[in-house]
Amino acid sequence: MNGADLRIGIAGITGRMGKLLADAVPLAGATLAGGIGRDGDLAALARESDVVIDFTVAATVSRHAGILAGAGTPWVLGTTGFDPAAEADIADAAARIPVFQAANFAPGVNLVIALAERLGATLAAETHDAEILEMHHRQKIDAPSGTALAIGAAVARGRGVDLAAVKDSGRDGHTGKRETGAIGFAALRGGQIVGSHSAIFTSAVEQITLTHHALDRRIFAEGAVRAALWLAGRAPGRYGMRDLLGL
Ligand SMILES: NC(=O)C1=CN([C@@H]2O[C@H](COP(=O)(O)OP(=O)(O)OC[C@H]3O[C@@H](n4cnc5c(N)ncnc54)[C@H](OP(=O)(O)O)[C@@H]3O)[C@@H](O)[C@H]2O)C=CC1
Ligand SMILES: O=C(O)C1=N[C@H](C(=O)O)C[C@H](O)C1
Repeated sequence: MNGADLRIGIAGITGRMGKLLADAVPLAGATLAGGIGRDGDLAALARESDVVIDFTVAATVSRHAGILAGAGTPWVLGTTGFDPAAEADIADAAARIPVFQAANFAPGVNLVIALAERLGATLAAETHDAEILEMHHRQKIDAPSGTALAIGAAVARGRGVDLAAVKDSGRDGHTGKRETGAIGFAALRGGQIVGSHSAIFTSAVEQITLTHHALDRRIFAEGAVRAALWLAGRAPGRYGMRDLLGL
């Protein structure tokens, strides 16, 4: 199917991302099938859409997984902050429909994620402490950001460990000394910062920092629409920016 024939529905169309997605769909040559805010009917939107792009809130993810899998409508999921139970529901949906999930649709930050995995694999956890720093606008409701967690997961993958086993988030008070092998997170909030992420590796003798600053949310909207065009017509399964970008 070419872009002009593809009908894209937007869950979260009244939000910061949803409004930009509504602009980005026709700019990419696709058709805006419609959109819903919190009171909208996702099942009805799914029936009118070849792909649904979803940027809402974490609490919707399990419900949306069931509705879109039931409707057989491919799902591009940009929402962050969901828990392991929702993660399992996304995996169940991916057995029935194609699901493209990304914490961040900016191509550049996905290169940072890929490099973070490589640094994690190359720099020993015993010598190089890994810390992830993120800063976002004052309206953001989840922390650490989905992207920060994706960077941390990449470092952990490179080190051959589970992030959950080594994650050190929200230090405050008498924390004790840093654990060797821990992956630390710090989240800053303020103003209208679109999204900044750094992965910082520090040893006794050197420091390596990978940084990405998103300067305009359109980078996420354009990436999500590109993902929708890429996803349409694929087999059920779980896809992400690594597949789209060939990383
Ligand atoms: N993957 C990526 O590249 C990016 C991901 N994000 C993520 O996308 C999500 C949305 O971000 P943003 O647009 O800034 O958020 P906003 O708060 O601006 O928008 C949230 C949207 O979700 C809707 N919504 C709120 N509650 C519910 C509900 N209970 N059920 C259904 N819909 C609901 C809102 O509808 P209403 O107006 O009716 O309340 C609104 O349309 C966040 O999780 C954010 O972290 C953001 C940027 C990039
Ligand atoms: O809420 C946001 O704004 C953003 N959320 C995503 C995240 O949690 O990583 C992506 C981006 O940083 C903007």
